[in-house]
Amino acid sequence: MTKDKFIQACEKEGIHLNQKQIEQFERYKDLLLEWNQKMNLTAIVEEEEIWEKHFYDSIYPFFHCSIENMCDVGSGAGFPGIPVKIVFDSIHLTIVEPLMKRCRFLEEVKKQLELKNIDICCARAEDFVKEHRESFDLVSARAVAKLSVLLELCIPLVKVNGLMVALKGKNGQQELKQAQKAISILHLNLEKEEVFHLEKEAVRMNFYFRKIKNTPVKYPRAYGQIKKKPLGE
Ligand SMILES: C[S@@+](CC[C@H](N)C(=O)[O-])C[C@H]1O[C@@H](n2cnc3c(N)ncnc32)[C@H](O)[C@@H]1O
Repeated sequence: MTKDKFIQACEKEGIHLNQKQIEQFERYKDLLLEWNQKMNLTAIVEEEEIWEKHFYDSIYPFFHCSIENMCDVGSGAGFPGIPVKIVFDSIHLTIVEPLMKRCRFLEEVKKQLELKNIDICCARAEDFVKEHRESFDLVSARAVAKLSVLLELCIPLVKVNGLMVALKGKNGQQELKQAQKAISILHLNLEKEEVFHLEKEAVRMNFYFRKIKNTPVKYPRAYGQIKKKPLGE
């Protein structure tokens, strides 16, 4: 996907990107490529792939969400959080990423793109939640863990009636099956599932979970336990 196709694809969804936003995306891409030479940020290094597999893939699930207060868990080099923040400038974004080097990169992105209302928290989700339980309208995560594990890490952060958006790939359905008990234990309603194809036919599967009741306080368990015995498996 070229930059122009990216702009057109957003336009088709009713999102008009202004000059400042386009420049922010370009600067972000350049920083990603520059810093990727010194540290492991992404395996995607072709410019057109960045527009498609990082930028478009990140914003697609949020075109029709109304967001005020979002937390992106395991953001890595900023996905999906930073592209969403560039497009929907008025949101408050919190990024939770445990790797210090990646957080340093994200701080530089925040500074150079002049992004306001972003907190970058260098922490694991299961620790961060101790101070931020049920604080966010929307929590997102892409490529962090399989769904049953991911839900236990993320759902305690979501407010009652809030949304968790899990960005998944071709194994999404299999992970969803495996996560059925976790979905029930964590009082979730699968409000929407969405399949879409990127240009090179990569399949994306996004799940939107509505939290209908408070999360039992015993969750999340310690990470070792979550990994060893994923919820409901
Ligand atoms: C494969 S990367 C994906 C990064 C980004 N979301 C993306 O899609 O490009 C997974 C990220 O999740 C982070 N991560 C792993 N376990 C985590 C946890 N328990 N809490 C928060 N982040 C975690 C890792 O540090 C890593 O940056």
